[in-house]
Amino acid sequence: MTHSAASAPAAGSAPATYVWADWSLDDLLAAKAASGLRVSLVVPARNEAATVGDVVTRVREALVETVALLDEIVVIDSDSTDATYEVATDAGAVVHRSAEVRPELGSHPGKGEAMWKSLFVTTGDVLVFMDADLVDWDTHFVPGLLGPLLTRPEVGLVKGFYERPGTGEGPEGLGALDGGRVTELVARPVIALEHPALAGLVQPLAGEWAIRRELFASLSVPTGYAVELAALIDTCRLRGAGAIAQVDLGRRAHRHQALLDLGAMAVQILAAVERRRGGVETLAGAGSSTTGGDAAESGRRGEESVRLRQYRPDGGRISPVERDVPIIERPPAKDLL
Ligand SMILES: O=c1ccn([C@@H]2O[C@H](COP(=O)(O)OP(=O)(O)O[C@H]3O[C@H](CO)[C@@H](O)[C@H](O)[C@H]3O)[C@@H](O)[C@H]2O)c(=O)[nH]1
Ligand SMILES: O=C(O)[C@H](O)COP(=O)(O)O
Repeated sequence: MTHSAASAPAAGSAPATYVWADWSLDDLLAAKAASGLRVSLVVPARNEAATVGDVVTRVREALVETVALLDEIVVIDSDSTDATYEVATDAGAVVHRSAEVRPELGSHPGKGEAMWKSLFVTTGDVLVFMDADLVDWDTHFVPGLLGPLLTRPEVGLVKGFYERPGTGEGPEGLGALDGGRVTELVARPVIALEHPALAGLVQPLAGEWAIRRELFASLSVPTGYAVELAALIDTCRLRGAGAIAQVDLGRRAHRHQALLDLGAMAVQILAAVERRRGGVETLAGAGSSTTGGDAAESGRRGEESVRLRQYRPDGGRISPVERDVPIIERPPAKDLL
């Protein structure tokens, strides 16, 4: 994989933008040795038996066995009902079931929960996150994301971005750099309205990103799909946009969710944005209970779920389908480590 998705945005625009090939593996190995930092790859995975083995195997061969850029590969099995645990273990990852990590803290469904739980079972000073459902990707994603973190101390969080093959071919003339449906219809509009400092991010919802442990452990973490946007908003507020960098990783393709499931993702993202109105301090106690829940006691901001009603045709009638979308946030892990 040698091409890059795009040339960098205009000079002076934040965040700082790089291309994965800006650093050679030798550069990064030297920077890692000089810094003494340990690096963990964390792969949250729910029912990804079809793809998680390939993700773990290729990264292990390239970045643990061929060179020692990664100190560990940890898969957090997020309540899978398929063979994700066994496949990831056979591929050479250290695998933890999310619900079994610090069980006294309780367990919630969701990707953000798996990532928050990873803080209790990993040793890296830097955590690199990668989705388990990738089908068009390459191992250079990991060194690409590490480049800014290993070479620029002021950078705390690095987002990946990429071309998405097979998208962006509509009459609107969009390019392959359009995001997914939630990115374009929820995340970017919210960023434009409320968080314009993040508008320079090409793929704000990318699942491939990296963060310093101490920063991630200081953040409130939504248990579901809002983990990415929440981390960006909170990092920007706590440390400024200069603490965020992005790296062009080339191409990426993944499995797509059904539109109605993406509606639930959108609810989670909008709930996390709402909680951040007024500042990070509004997060204190926001739905962060570990079991059960007492929405009445904590009011709107303490709600643990939102009832989402969608509609399906049903034999000539319209059938409403309701789901309760969890909007829980975990408190900063630093207080629990
Ligand atoms: O309850 C869950 C759901 C998902 N995952 C894993 O999280 C990753 C991404 O999940 P996916 O359902 O494929 O997300 P997308 O629909 O692709 O959503 C995109 O947008 C989300 C919102 O920002 C990001 O969290 C995702 O990483 C990003 O790929 C995969 O490895 C999943 O197995 C979990 O671990 N637990
Ligand atoms: O990033 C997104 O917006 C969601 O993951 C949806 O992506 P998709 O529209 O490519 O499935």
